[in-house]
Amino acid sequence: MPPGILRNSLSIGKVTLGFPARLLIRTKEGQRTVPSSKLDKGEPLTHTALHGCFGCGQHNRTGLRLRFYVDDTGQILSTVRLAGRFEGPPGHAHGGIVATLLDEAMSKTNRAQNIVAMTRHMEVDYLRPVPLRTTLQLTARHLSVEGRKHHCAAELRNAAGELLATGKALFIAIDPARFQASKPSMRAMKS
Ligand SMILES: CCCCCCCC/C=C\CCCCCCCC(=O)SCCNC(=O)CCNC(=O)[C@H](O)C(C)(C)COP(=O)(O)OP(=O)(O)OC[C@H]1O[C@@H](n2cnc3c(N)ncnc32)[C@H](O)[C@@H]1OP(=O)(O)O
Repeated sequence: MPPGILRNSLSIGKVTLGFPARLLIRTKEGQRTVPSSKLDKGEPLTHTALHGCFGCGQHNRTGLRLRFYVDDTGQILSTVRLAGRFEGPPGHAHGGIVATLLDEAMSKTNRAQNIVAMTRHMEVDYLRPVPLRTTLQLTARHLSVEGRKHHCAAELRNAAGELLATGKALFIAIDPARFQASKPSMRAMKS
């Protein structure tokens, strides 16, 4: 870790997740550190096949349109501000949306390694209600791999660094070509 990167961290088992005060980010010019508040100045992880994704698809106008970044340790980071339409309890996020945030961040730990994998099993601990319309910090880390099985963990915190929700998941690596071939045709989807 380069000097000057501070971690606001918590341990889950053997793994430490945290949102650093400064981040090493990828830019078009190379790599540099920026304050976490300037995360959007970096080059987000892209996935050209997932423009329509509810979580990260930048073309999905009703989705979350999350942008993810990778720090120097391979940790996935994102800042999120949830709109009012994602409400569950008054003023707070719906639990399904919280699960989506954690799932999406964990999936990007695979993406960062060019692994195409789907969520097979996931668990969520909802520790505190998640407020809408305020900046949240989302982090995820790849924990281990065994054959096609990838284990990942994620955390959601408020801007003060307080832990609101955690997730763990099992992803199974798939063959993207076979997945594409098995997609229902547009004709079938319209009928
Ligand atoms: C670079 C180019 C890119 C192009 C990309 C184009 C295509 C992109 C496609 C996809 C991108 C994904 C982007 C992520 C999006 C965010 C995450 C989501 O929202 S994903 C959506 C929600 N998830 C699903 O809809 C999955 C539905 N489930 C399935 O399709 C299957 O179940 C699948 C593929 C996940 C696995 O099925 P099996 O038949 O291949 O595998 P089996 O044999 O059942 O399990 C594999 C291993 O896992 C163990 N396993 C299964 N469940 C377990 C559990 N609960 N605990 C422990 N082990 C378990 C099994 O025992 C087996 O182990 P042993 O290999 O024999 O050692």
